Amino acid sequence: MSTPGTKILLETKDLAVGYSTTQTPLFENLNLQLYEGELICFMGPNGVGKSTLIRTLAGLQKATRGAIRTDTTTDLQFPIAVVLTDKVSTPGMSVYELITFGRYPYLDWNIRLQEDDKRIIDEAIELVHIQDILQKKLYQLSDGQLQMVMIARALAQTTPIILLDEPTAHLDLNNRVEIMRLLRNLAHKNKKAILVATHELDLALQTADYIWLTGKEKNVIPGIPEDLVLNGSFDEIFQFKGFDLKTGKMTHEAHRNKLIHLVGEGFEYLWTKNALERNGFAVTPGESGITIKIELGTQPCVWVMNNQRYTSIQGLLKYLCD
Ligand SMILES: Nc1ncnc2c1ncn2[C@@H]1O[C@H](COP(=O)(O)OP(=O)(O)OP(=O)(O)O)[C@@H](O)[C@H]1O
Repeated sequence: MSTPGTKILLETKDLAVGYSTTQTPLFENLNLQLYEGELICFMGPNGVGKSTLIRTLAGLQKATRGAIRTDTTTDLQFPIAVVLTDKVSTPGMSVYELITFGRYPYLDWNIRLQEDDKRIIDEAIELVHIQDILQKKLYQLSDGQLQMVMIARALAQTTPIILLDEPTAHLDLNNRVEIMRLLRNLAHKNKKAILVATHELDLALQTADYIWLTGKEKNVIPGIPEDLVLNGSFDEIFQFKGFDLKTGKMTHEAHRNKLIHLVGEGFEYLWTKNALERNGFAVTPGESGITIKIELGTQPCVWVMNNQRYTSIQGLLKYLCD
């Protein structure tokens, strides 16, 4: 996370973003900064303009007003790598060829990869674990594999700024966690500024140094994840229904009108409570209601209710729900 005086790699000045076909811009008067060494998650409901802002910051779309300035101390002609959600325009190209494209801005007139370029490409491939699919054509890839390849190409560009639009959308849980961890490490260790538009609330709260939150107000609220949770900004923007962000859990209606006095501890307590609430029971810390005691020490543990012993939550629930 940035400390005062950290270098700004990208800055917007009174930026307005949108489309000429629509009268009102999606964002107005944006004065934002991307600092070196920071992972920023850009979050907001569908259709507010996250992809449009990312494309505008990347220079792929014209700003309707204002300016974008990148750090002028870098002599790179293209200081920004970008990963978008667009379909690939060259499906017949191989994975390896596509990643080598990441080095093209650095090649000399005979467009030949040097040893350094090859090393950087190999490192990018290794970081996203795609060694097994290098010879495949892009049209032969699954959506998740294609996403990893696009991320590898961006890494091979070795730019100080990386902008990614929903890079984990098609990935399985392990790969989602790994990619976010990789981006965080890259930001911190290699002093990059990385902006990720994402709907992955859990991951963003756990990995981002900063979050840019955006709603209907055409502005962006920056803050660290925990402040934005506690000060209600997330609730205000997303208007969560049936989900309590502060506990990180779905809210369930206690429709069975039965109180359970649950006695226990640890993960067994948490998951038993989860199962009971999901099935419409109210779990109370007080001593009223039906008592269920969790006895630890055996594998699996035992749930005791009315002198009956149950060896699974499923068995317990079956009795309670019948
Ligand atoms: N080429 C275009 N011309 C006109 N309007 C567009 C164009 N592309 C997108 N829009 C509109 O701009 C708005 C913002 O779209 P954008 O894709 O940037 O939102 P987003 O926040 O990334 O959404 P999501 O989370 O669903 O990906 C939407 O109302 C969309 O319909």
